[in-house]
Amino acid sequence: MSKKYAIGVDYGTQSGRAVLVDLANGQEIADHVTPYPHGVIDEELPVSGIKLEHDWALQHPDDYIEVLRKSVPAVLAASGVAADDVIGLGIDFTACTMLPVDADGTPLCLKPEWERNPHGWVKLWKHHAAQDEADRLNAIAAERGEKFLPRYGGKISSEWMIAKVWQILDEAPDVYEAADRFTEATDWVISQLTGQFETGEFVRNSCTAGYKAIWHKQEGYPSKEFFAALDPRLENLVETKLRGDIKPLGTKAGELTPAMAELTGLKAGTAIAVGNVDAHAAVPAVGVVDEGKLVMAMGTSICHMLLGTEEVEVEGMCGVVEDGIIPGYKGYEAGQSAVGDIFEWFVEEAVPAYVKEAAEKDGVGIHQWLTERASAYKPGESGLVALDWWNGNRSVLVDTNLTGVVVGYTLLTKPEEMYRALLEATAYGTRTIIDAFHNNGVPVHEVYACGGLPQKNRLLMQIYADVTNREIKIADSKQTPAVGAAMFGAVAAGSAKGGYDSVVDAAKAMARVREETFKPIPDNVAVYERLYQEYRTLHDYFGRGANDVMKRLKALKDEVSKE
Ligand SMILES: Nc1ncnc2c1ncn2[C@@H]1O[C@H](COP(=O)(O)OP(=O)(O)O)[C@@H](O)[C@H]1O
Ligand SMILES: O=C(CO)[C@@H](O)[C@@H](O)COP(=O)(O)O
Repeated sequence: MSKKYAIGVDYGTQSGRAVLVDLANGQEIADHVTPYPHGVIDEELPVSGIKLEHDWALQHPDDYIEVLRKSVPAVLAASGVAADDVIGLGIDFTACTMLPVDADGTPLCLKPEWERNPHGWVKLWKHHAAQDEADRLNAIAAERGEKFLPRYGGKISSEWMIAKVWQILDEAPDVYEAADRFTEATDWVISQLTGQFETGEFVRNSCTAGYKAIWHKQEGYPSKEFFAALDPRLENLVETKLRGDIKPLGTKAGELTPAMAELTGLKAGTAIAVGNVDAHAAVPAVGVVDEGKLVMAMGTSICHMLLGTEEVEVEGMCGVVEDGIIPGYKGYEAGQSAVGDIFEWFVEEAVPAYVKEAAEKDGVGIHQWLTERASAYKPGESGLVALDWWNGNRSVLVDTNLTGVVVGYTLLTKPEEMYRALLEATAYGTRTIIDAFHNNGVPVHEVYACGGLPQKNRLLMQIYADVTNREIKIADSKQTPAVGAAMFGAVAAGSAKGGYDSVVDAAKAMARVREETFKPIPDNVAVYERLYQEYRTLHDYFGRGANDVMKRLKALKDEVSKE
């Protein structure tokens, strides 16, 4: 048999990237990035220019097809690999990134009658305008003693499917009515690749159904009574607009259609895996297929992934889902809604002109310029401590209405000290999550990191090792989720076609981490322990109701800006 390959397509927040992977050893033969032509739509709608309110974040569904149109042919061409030898394709996506579609699978925003309605568009994972619905959902679920709530750390996030669907119903009942289904973007792209709307079979993946739409392998979705208690119009949501065949990760969703073969340059009939989520796909790609090993997918945000054998309750976790990451295990997820995004905010909005000029003169990026100078400081030397809530708090407080804080500024504070304080704040956020798991029966013995940040910033990784007092292993790939997605593509194809029969087999052959690791430095660990205690005091004071100043300010801002 000739050498066999699979393609993984990773749909991030700003762009999508395809990677062509050698199935014998996981080597990435070629990769290609397609920036989304419309990026993140958070100010006004395309074409109509209709303004969006605060906390909205939308996307254009054709941007996802554009990635297939450009990046898949590009990796085929760059590698010189024949389409015949690409036996499978898998994708991973941000989540919950969801959209309303009609009975033909056409996104409502692509139809002239809905293109001017913001609710017709794709709601990106970081669309935070459904907090009201999330708060009501959590109150009703708690009051009814819903069994599902502990599985989600006690709170359902406004980032997830049901809150987003309910926001559509509340604010645009006509869009709700017109939607034949609400789908995760990952499932929608797979439906387009495999022609599901032509055959009438619509496949949802167990990962997003479980983590984002409150589905449970044994118990299914929440009851009709629960949905009716939210709003009588939602009573039949599950059988109507959430209907679809839920398939576990590692299964085949279908085969590439002739039309999609033409668009991508791949062969019609190529095996296509069920959709997956970015962070979840990354886990087997770093070789993690059993318990005790926490994987951090570090980029715009961080997702923390962990496997266990029992279903236990951990405050603020995003969820525990059977087969949600690796078949046979309970997959735990937690996260921070902004990490790289906070550093980007600082670089774009808060550095003085002299920093930009100096970085330009030195021929380096602003991140690098600040990092080089921040590296010269010892832990504690800046006198600063920050709360990492620039985009709310996902775990463990599950509250998108929390905002950022920096304590300790003086007239002598330098931009590089502020930057370092922000790097450290995100590490304290991660430590809070690790402690929540470790101290509640889901042990964390090893930590792995993948995503863009470990490649970009060594200081950041050393700080994470020091703050968590754990050695950190780094993925030997810039595109770990895409490699994971390719593994699932190889499993969809199966060993008879040159792929694998399980993701565990695929990980044994294909996963890679670097030799070099980041080890905690004892002197730093000791100082960070003291700083972390300060962080926890501020965290609990601002985050657990002692002082709701952040919420009052946000409410005032909304009130004043509506006048
Ligand atoms: N040198 C750097 N140090 C820290 N953060 C950086 C650096 N360069 C870029 N970033 C941040 O990395 C983030 C992008 O991470 P990446 O993993 O590439 O993207 P995504 O999360 O979309 O997959 C951006 O938020 C950006 O601010
Ligand atoms: O929430 C999830 C996964 O559950 C992510 O898709 C979301 O945080 C976005 O991840 P990125 O920061 O774009 O890698």
